[in-house]
Amino acid sequence: MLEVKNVTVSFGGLIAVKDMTMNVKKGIIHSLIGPNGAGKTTLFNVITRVIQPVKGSVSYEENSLMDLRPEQIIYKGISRTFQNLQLFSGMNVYDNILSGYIHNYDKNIFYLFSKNRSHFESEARERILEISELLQIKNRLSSYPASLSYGILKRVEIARAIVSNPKLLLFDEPAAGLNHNETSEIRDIMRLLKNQGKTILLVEHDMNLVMKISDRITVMSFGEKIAEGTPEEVGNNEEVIKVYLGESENA
Ligand SMILES: Nc1ncnc2c1ncn2[C@@H]1O[C@H](COP(=O)(O)OP(=O)(O)OP(=O)(O)O)[C@@H](O)[C@H]1O
Repeated sequence: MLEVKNVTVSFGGLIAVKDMTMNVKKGIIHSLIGPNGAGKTTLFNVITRVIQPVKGSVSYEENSLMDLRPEQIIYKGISRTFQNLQLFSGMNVYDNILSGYIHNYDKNIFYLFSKNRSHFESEARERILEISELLQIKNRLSSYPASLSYGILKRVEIARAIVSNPKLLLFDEPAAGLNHNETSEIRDIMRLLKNQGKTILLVEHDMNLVMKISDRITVMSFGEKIAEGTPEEVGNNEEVIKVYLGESENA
């Protein structure tokens, strides 16, 4: 479904990602893990078109993504969340989620001003209610981000990412900063989305979550892929164990 081929990224003299190849298959949860500085976020940013690689390509359902700008990937059915929440502080939860929905239409801005506008609004409202019910934030729709806990804000961000009904979801550290219960909630949400047929690429540090939820895991270290397989295969891989033990000894 998503194909990353021989991607290399350098920042000045530093090679952050080196000749990375990975394929994400349809309908699964695929995690990308590795110690700090391994190159995960850089690769994620190549996939989401924020960073241009010096070499290599990314394609989705056999169409190249290389000519797209970050805000255009949604038109291909791909959506993302951010490591540091990027919600609009001046908008309530409803409007924040709506900002993800509008993307479905802004290819044709005249639509918003046409007589179909009321149809758009009722369709959007229905979808936002459906999504907020699913994510249990229906009673927060009129709240502003500043009044909400971090765990709820993460769910609002997921709501905004899925309101446009994308097929591929890219989650950048969704559990970062969450407590145990909030992390379990995020895990349940990801399972729910997978059961609805979504494909998820997850960058995450919480190993417990990754091991429990992933169908497949790719491990990076110093910009390169060092292992790939099921959670069990990766968990038993000697090089992976060495890299993670090294990290905890250095911590
Ligand atoms: N904009 C940038 N300019 C220069 N160097 C960068 C930039 N972004 C990342 N790097 C470097 O590239 C390497 C890979 O960083 P990256 O953030 O992709 O790793 P990561 O695996 O996501 O780490 P973490 O788990 O800590 O988020 C690191 O050495 C980092 O310092």
